[in-house]
Amino acid sequence: MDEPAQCHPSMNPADEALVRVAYGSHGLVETLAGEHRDCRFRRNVGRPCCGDHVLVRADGGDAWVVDEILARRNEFMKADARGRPQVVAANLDRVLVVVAPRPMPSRDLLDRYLVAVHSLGIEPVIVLNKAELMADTDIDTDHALAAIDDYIRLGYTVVRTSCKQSPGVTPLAELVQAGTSILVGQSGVGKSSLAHQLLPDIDIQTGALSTTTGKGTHTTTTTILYTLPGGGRLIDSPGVWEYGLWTLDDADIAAGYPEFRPWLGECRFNNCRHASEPGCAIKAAVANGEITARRYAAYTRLLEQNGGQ
Ligand SMILES: Nc1nc2c(ncn2[C@@H]2O[C@H](COP(=O)(O)OP(=O)(O)OP(=O)(O)O)[C@@H](O)[C@H]2O)c(=O)[nH]1
Ligand SMILES: [Zn+2]
Repeated sequence: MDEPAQCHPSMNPADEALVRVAYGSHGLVETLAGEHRDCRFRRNVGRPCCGDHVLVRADGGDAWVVDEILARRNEFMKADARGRPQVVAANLDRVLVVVAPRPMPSRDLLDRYLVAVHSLGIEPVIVLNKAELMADTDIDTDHALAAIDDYIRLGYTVVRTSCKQSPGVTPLAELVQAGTSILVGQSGVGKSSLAHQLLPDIDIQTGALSTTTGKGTHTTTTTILYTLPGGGRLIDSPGVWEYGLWTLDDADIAAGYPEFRPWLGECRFNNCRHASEPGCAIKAAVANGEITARRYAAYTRLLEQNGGQ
């Protein structure tokens, strides 16, 4: 049936859709009926991101436009190429923080991710990829293992994977079957390799997205949402060396340290930042060895970066 070509967009019925790739002024969405559409983002609706639920309408001819972003459950931020914070994904159920024996895990970076995930109200999963390298004598596996053991002791879920050998990715594949998961972590830890293992049809999915825009989709520089065979969704995002906590206040940072929780509220001052204040219950727990000096030092570094002490 012919539609009037210059109909006002608001007169067209809206379809709900999921954003799979977002560029500046346009992106690729999948409607609830499973249709892929390249949509222009109406300037005044804000900036849609990967994982957004949006309303799309016909915009004359074959063109589509996003004219509403539905309320987000949560937002995951990252620095853009110029270091400015930007929302890269929304409506997440799970953050997969990938680490590997090589490149050597940066515990400060891992801590920062874990604090950020806690502030989203969802649980992180630490994925120790390249697990087969743990037997490699060229690598300081003691250091890598000690780092991971710290986090297991703190109660975090750790899943071991390998894209090259047993144990493979089966435990992770089971975990991501429901909801939307995002892969984050240092560059080179194997996020894209994991995405390839979890998504047997990744090239087909990427190809379909590129065909929709008529432009390439650069998997290493673009955040992309894929549909998993088991029903969940997986977002692969380019790696970072640094990760900031742009929107958190000091209390959010302390709350992101699970080992601090028994002592929060026990300090002499209600607004204690657990830095140089007297009567601090957290510092007392560090002195007693109940909180590790390493994690506490990382916490104070985060505070400093977050606005000084
Ligand atoms: N030995 C081993 N190497 C792996 C494994 N997984 C990935 N690699 C290798 O690690 C290197 C980096 O993998 P990528 O998947 O590109 O890493 P990435 O985290 O996506 O990196 P960015 O795109 O820079 O963020 C590649 O050479 C992979 O072949 C693994 O389980 N074991
Ligand atoms: Zn305190």
